[in-house]
Parts: sequence; structure tokens; C-alpha cells
Amino acid sequence: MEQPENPAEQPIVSDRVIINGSETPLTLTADGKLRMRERGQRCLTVEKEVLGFVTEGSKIRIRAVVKGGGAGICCVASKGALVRKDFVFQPLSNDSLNLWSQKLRQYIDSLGRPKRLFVFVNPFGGKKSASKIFVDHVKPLFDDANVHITLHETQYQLHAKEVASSLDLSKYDGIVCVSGDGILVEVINGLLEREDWEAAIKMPIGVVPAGTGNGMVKSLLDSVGYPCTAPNAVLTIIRGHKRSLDVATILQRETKFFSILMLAWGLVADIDIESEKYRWMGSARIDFYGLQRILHLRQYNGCVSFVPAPGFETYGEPTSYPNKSTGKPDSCNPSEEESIKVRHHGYQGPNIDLENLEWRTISGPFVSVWLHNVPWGSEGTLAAPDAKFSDGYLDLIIMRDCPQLALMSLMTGLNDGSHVKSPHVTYLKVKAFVLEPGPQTKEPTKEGIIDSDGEVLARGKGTYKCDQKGPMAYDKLQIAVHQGLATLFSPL
Ligand SMILES: Nc1ncnc2c1ncn2[C@@H]1O[C@H](COP(=O)(O)OP(=O)(O)OP(=O)(O)O)[C@@H](O)[C@H]1O
Repeated sequence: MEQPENPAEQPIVSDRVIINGSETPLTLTADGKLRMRERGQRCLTVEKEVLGFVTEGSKIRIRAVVKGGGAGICCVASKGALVRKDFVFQPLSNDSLNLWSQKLRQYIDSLGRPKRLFVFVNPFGGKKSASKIFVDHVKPLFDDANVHITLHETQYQLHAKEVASSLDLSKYDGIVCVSGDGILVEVINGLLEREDWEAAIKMPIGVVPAGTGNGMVKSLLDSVGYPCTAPNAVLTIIRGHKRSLDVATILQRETKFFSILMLAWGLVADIDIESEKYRWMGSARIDFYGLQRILHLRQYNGCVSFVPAPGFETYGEPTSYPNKSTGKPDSCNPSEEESIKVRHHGYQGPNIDLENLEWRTISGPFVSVWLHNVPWGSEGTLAAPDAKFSDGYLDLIIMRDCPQLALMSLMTGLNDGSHVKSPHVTYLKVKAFVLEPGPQTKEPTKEGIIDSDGEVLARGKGTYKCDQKGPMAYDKLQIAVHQGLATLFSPL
């Protein structure tokens, strides 16, 4: 037989086997291609298409996912629905069976895929469909890939954070959240409050979309053109590729919160949080309440300061570090038990000398101030089209003023990211940020809401449900980014 010149195409094992009753050559090459000649040449890319395999007596069953439609399984395109398909072959001898089994195992093991996963399922997230998604998609695919899973259903708010803060991580190769972004944020915060946070935060985390806001998994899958579906998310985790993710530390005096998605103040926060009173409308509540907010547009006094990323140094006016005195007492400080007090054993935020950086400032009034770590805020909101997972910067989207009609068309541009091109929008990247929120311009007795990753951080005076204080006061807060601190399972 002619030997290929390319070392990647060298056979690891090659033998005649029986497929569908006929004897045929089967080869596994060093580049992980499984080539079979059964009614024409066929080829499976192990890395992409093979979930796992089992030996059944004298046969080997390969569990794979291939592009739907049957034909052309060679080199499956990255887009398009994948379907589960088994390929069964029978080696001609016991020695051959053992060799195939050994070489396939070795090849799959060399891919560094996770074998033991801790899986959170939030049965109450989104449309309460996480348990069904787990049974229909998550468990079957992990079983096919021989991944051992430890299931944990969250029973109350902050349960996932509590578990992540004390979990024996040596038993797992990753943590999976079958949920929305809320559980993912809890897990990150739980890992970072551990004494061993430096090792703990390296634990890869996967997300399977099952919430209302699935911005992180949408951002991951969309970055390679995959639709945001549960099977695509599970396949991503099985394949075991990883990427790092920036983590932003939001700090206000004694209180901190670790954010991986966004921070909003003004219009976006008001729509997100105040529209909760229309929850009975389903997802239409955002459009309905958004329109109301635009028709009765609010502007907020205040000021934002930031350390711009290279290339954005001309935005705003120069200023000095605006958060030198963080110890000042505050009359509207939240109660003890509501505060996320600084924990001296956990992660304390990035080690950046903020005082000696070049700060710039923009003064209000503002319609909206929005910071984003990843492109998608939810499955339908491409909030920050240029955001990168681990560039060490947050994308800052500011709107100071905007005519109502322009604002309406701008809001519809949120689903394709075109809003950032509007002349009413300032779009830049920052390394650190200080927000000094003020009251509404037309109603100075009323303040606003600050929202991060779906959590209300602060509710100012006269806001919706302002008797329920958030963990922070409606006052100056600081954000600094730690480049690539967390790790996610990612398609590439
Ligand atoms: N058993 C439970 N009952 C009530 N709330 C829970 C439970 N388990 C988790 N939670 C809370 O549900 C919140 C939302 O979780 P999840 O990430 O699944 O969805 P989401 O898209 O962020 O939010 P939404 O609830 O709007 O779907 C989390 O903040 C979490 O603390």
C-alpha cells in the first residue's frame, strides 16, 4: 500500500473490518480522521464528530454527530444542524479489536476532553425548562461521550455560589451551568471568594442555554457561527476547548461584586429592572416598557471616568483618578447583611495601580451608560459588537442625549449591533471605570438603578422597589478589569 508523505496522514491503525456485512478497509490516521470505504469513501473527524465509542462483544460502536441530511459526512461544516449517528464495525480478530479499542481511546484521551463534570441545573430559570433540557440534550450527549456527571439542582438564590465556594474541585474537570447567565455569575463569584481562588478560577466552566438571559453562551457560540442551542453548547463542552474570560471587579468601599457580562445605568437598567412589573407579558415586556421609557425619556446627572484602551485616548477630558477616598461614610449605605463584605481570604480584585493611570472623564447628563464584557447581552441583543472575551477591556457604550425617534430606531438596532454606529452613541474600550451616578435631571428627588449581570447593585431614591436596597449604595463605584482571569469551555 502506498504510504502518505504527510505525517499527519500516517495511519495509527489500519485494518480490514466488517461494516454492514461487507469486509472493507478502515484507517485511523495521525490527524484524527477515521476513513472507511463502505459504499464509497467516508471519513469522520474524531475531534469534531466523534463523541465516544463502546465495545459491544466483537464490535465497536462509534458514537458521532454528523451534519443532518445523511450525505457527505466527510469534513462536517461548522454550521448547520448536527444529528447523532452511530457507526458500527467489527474487526476480524480479537487482537484487532483490542488494538482498535486501544488506539481510539488513546486518540480521544489526547484531545484533553473533560471526563468528570459537576452540573448545575436551575429548574426555575427562564421558562423553567432547564430540567427538560438536561434530560433531553445534556445527559444523553454526555453519556454518549462517556462523561461522568454529578448533578446539582439549585434550590434557592445564591445556592450555586454557595456550592462553588466549597466544592471539592479536584474531583472535576469542569463545572457546567444548565441555566441562564445568573447561575454562571454565581459560580464565578463563588470560586473567587475561596481561599484557593487562584487555582479555583482556572476550573473551566460551560454553559448550556436554559435561562432568560443567555448572553454568555450566545456570545461563545455566535463567535463561530453556531446557533445558540443546547446541543451545540453541550458539544462545545464535550470537545473541551477552552478560552479565557476577563473578569471585572466592581468595588464600592467595603463591597465588591465580580462581573463577567455587563453593567448598566440609566435607560438600559431602567428597562431591565422596572419592566419586571410587566413580567406577565413574557419577553414582550422589554419592548412594551422600553417604548414607555423612550416616550418619557429620563436623563441622569452624573459623571463617568475611565482609563481608555489604546486607540481611545482622545475620548473625554483628562482628569485625575477620581476614586481616591473610598472610605467616606455614606448615609444610604445598605444594611450589614445585604452587603457583600470584602473577604480578605478571597480574590481582592486586579492588581492595577489605578492612581497612576491616565484617566479621562465625560460629564452628564446621560440617557444611558452601559459597559459590556462580551458581545451579546442576551440572545437578541448584540450590545457591544466589538467586545472580546479576554482583551482586558470593557466596551463602554454611552448615550448622552438622543431625539426620541432616533432612539426608537437605535433600540431596534440592538439586535444587530448597529446602534453603536449612531452619531448619538459614544463607543469605546476601557481598562478601568468610575461611575458617579446622580439624580434625574427633571426630577432631582429621584435617582436611578445600577444593574450588573442581571443583579440590581443599587437602587437610588424614588426608584422602583427602592425599599429593597441592593448590595451597594447609589453612589460612586469603581470597576477594574482582570484580563483572562476565568476559563470557559468554548467552541474554539
Ligand atoms: N430553585 C430556585 N428557585 C428560585 N430561584 C433560583 C433557584 N435556583 C436558582 N435561582 C436563582 O435564579 C436566578 C436566575 O437563574 P438563571 O441563571 O437560570 O436564569 P437567568 O436567565 O439569569 O434569569 P431568569 O430567572 O430571568 O431566567 C439566579 O440568580 C438564581 O439565584
